[in-house]
Amino acid sequence: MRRIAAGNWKMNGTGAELGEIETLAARNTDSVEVVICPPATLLSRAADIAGPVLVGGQDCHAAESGAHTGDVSATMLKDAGASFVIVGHSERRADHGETDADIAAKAQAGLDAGLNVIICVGETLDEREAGRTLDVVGTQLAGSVPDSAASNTVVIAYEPVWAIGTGKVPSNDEIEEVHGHIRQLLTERFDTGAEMALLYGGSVKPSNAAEIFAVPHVNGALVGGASLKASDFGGIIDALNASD
Ligand SMILES: O=C(CO)COP(=O)(O)O
Repeated sequence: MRRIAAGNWKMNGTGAELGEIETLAARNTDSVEVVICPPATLLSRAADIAGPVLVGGQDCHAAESGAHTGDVSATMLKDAGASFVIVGHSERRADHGETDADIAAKAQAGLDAGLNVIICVGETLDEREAGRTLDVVGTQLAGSVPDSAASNTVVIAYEPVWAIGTGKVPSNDEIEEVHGHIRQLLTERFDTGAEMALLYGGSVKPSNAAEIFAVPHVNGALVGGASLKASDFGGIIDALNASD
């Protein structure tokens, strides 16, 4: 099973922050894949200094090239040195109205470009309180993950929207319930579904990472705020390395 610590810098970071990646590059990443997804403007510089740390994009367009002002294609991310791309983050779904079908097309573009693709799913607070979490996540998974997905190229990130940037984290039982459900759906649909890495994301910190990594079917984390500082992200990487 792959184990992955991925940092999503979101719209944060200029050249002044590249030192954080340089610090991470000096780390022993042992048996886990460490990925930093900086803004697209920093990708090629990040890739140049990242050493064993991998870099990824935060989104891509579904098309390879064309008249799409302001967008970046998966081929361009790959060319800039990326080996991963995140698609379907809840901030993209909310801010840009991305649908499951859009996300599946972006994911396929990432796969076609030879990237590893992290596909995000997760419920809002209203959906959780209405008891719809498993339905919502199941529907997103069915619509956002392309049929060509396999465990060596696709990673699923469960990010409850209400846990992102809030300091609120689901209980271990709640994480286990959703990850177990995702695992079951992936196993039913894909030959390699039992081996697809499942990341938890939402207010992961060095202080709660070990507990989260001990939850069944959690194979790593997608980290926002705490990935901006190499010392915090390093603590999360250490916790993943120390988990079974
Ligand atoms: O959205 C996230 C990662 O993609 C999580 O963000 P935080 O770790 O800041 O809650």
